[in-house]
Amino acid sequence: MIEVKNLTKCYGKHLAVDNLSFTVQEGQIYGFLGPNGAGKSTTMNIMTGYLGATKGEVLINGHDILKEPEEAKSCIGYLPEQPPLYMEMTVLEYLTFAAELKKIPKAERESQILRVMRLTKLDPVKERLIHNLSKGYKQRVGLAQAILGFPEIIILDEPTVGLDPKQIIEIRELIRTLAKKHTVILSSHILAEIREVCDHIMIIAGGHLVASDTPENLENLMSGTGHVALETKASKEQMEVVLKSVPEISSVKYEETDEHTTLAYIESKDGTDLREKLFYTFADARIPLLTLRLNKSSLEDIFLELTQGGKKQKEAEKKLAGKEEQK
Ligand SMILES: Nc1ncnc2c1ncn2[C@@H]1O[C@H](COP(=O)(O)OP(=O)(O)OP(=O)(O)O)[C@@H](O)[C@H]1O
Repeated sequence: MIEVKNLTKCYGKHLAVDNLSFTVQEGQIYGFLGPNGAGKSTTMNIMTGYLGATKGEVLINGHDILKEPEEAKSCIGYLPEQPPLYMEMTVLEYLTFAAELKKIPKAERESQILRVMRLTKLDPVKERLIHNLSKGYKQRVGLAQAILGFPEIIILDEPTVGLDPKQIIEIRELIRTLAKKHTVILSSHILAEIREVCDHIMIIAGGHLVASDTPENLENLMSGTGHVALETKASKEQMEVVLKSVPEISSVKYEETDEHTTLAYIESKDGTDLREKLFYTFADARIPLLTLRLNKSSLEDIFLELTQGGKKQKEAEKKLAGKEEQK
């Protein structure tokens, strides 16, 4: 289990991570999602002890990453954004070196390296210099060193960046295989990537955690971002009169169509589904409905809204802070 408490990191005057708190439970795949510069790498570097925090603490299975670095680090395998590869070593030499650094007992080294190479499909290139490998293979070498020692927690910073589609699929499969026995945390700025493999998504923007939930719950989280689409043969002015009588509405956008109908996109104040209410209101006004549909926000919409620093981001941060306080 990882506990991150009130983590803050300043680079000079620049606040890269701002009071971040979250918990990572065992046995799941966590996705750290955020636009470029959101603070993902900084947070991962602090969690793995590569970088000191300005404030806050990180506990790995109860061990403080700063005060008990050996105990804490022994639980983690890390693939940083730029894997620390030695280009003049062969794959086998490098993994042997990494196994020594990780203090894997001598008797287990060879068998572990073989297992890891099989998992990451590095067998065919084990005698080649890392320098001469393709980007995809270099990434696999980085992954292999992260997996060596089979630590409980595996942290991967943008593991598929720069890879071709086939390599991306292979790495995803590998992550799923690893997740059967390990807790995996990976970062990406690509939503599809995170949605594809993660059980839990943490959205980070401007150094803040703005949402943390399962993909399904996230889709419901910002229920207020859904809207009702409604279409009638009435004019915009007639529809305005009817809709003014519904106090739960927060905003309406109108669109007049070529078929001489009017479309209204209606948002409610507290995110409730207004379809029934609107059905009866228009029936009372004797205006037949041609369309009445609830358009739920997609994860893409939510991600964009939550990471653009607007009102919705602030609301989500507040909601999340409230949830954390209740725990
Ligand atoms: N060593 C540094 N010195 C100064 N500023 C830094 C340093 N490292 C990162 N930053 C800044 O801190 C912010 C967070 O950077 P970070 O690399 O953690 O973001 P990220 O979410 O991982 O983005 P990316 O996906 O682009 O790597 C950015 O504004 C970045 O420019």
